[in-house]
Amino acid sequence: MNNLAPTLQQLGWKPFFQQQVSLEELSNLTIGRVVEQHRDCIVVVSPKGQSSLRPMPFDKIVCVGDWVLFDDTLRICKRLERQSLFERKAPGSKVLTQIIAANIDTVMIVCSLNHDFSLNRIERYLATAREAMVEPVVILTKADLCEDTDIKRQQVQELDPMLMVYTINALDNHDIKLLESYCNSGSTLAFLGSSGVGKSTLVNALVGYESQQTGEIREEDSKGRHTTTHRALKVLPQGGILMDTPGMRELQLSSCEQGVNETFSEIAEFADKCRFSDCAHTSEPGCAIQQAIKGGLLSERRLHSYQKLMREQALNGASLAEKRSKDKAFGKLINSTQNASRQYKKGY
Ligand SMILES: Nc1nc2c(ncn2[C@@H]2O[C@H](COP(=O)(O)OP(=O)(O)OP(=O)(O)O)[C@@H](O)[C@H]2O)c(=O)[nH]1
Ligand SMILES: [Zn+2]
Repeated sequence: MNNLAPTLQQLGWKPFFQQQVSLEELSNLTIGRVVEQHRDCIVVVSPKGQSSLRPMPFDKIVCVGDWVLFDDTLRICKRLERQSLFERKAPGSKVLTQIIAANIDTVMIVCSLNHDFSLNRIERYLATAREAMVEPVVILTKADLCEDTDIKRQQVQELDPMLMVYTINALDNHDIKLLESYCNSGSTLAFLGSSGVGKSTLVNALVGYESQQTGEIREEDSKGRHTTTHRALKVLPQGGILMDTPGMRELQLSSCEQGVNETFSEIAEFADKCRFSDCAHTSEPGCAIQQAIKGGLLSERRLHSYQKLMREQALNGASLAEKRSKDKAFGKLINSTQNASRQYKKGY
């Protein structure tokens, strides 16, 4: 790839985005993808190279991975609707969410097969991925240090028969090749997983030393030399795009009932068959969930994991809503955002 002028396809452009752009916009504006976000500028890469754009008013906030249209004065005119979005609770706040990364196609949920192995944690990540509308793939690392790799792999597969699950030694290049099909040109991927499970090892293996010198988007400095800078968005040698934003690593569940329900879809199906519609699935007569547990169709661990995640997300969601309705400052923020938006539309 020519790093100075990648094509839109190489940057991950898809029909979903194309549909949102009019012919007029296509001829007057430039399409770019956000690769970095700072307080005073937003860095995008487009087929014209790299540009620093002015930040936008509140209501059109952008994050890494977003697609934007900008004009010759480096003003963002439009942010395209996202295909997927990862959010998290803002640090130090129980109630505000922060947008982390947009338009990721595949998220690699990394968990090691040693003491870190936890089905509950994998379920939590699966729910987060589904809420973000991103396809999850599970990578179980440190297979070389594990005696019962196949049993653990099977346990993960049982969470979802359609899930792709890989057991690998992240230090073995042969194993890394298993993941290459996710790194094709135009696809955007990201890693999720707790500390020490092997995410950096995987990233380094996929990016490769050689390509770290050449694969990142380069820019020309004032002396005409190419300089390589760290980007949240890295281009892999196979053409894929790796979204390596630090915030991804501390993702937490916030208001993601849908993601949890999708991850535990069989529980909702059993619950539909309970005699009482408000069944708490404990000791009610005619409880289909308790029956499924007795019949070996559902594990108690899974029911408890589901209930725990539902409680957690309900708590986050409720406190968010409560906070918003009570907080006068939030009302003021909305007013000032609307004012800013009106001014923006007037062209100030
Ligand atoms: N034996 C073995 N060691 C591994 C494997 N994957 C990673 N490691 C080692 O585990 C340690 C932690 O790996 P990292 O890649 O730094 O883990 P990380 O997920 O990036 O951790 P953070 O940077 O804290 O988020 C390193 O010493 C790796 O060499 C594996 O599959 N097998
Ligand atoms: Zn029930």
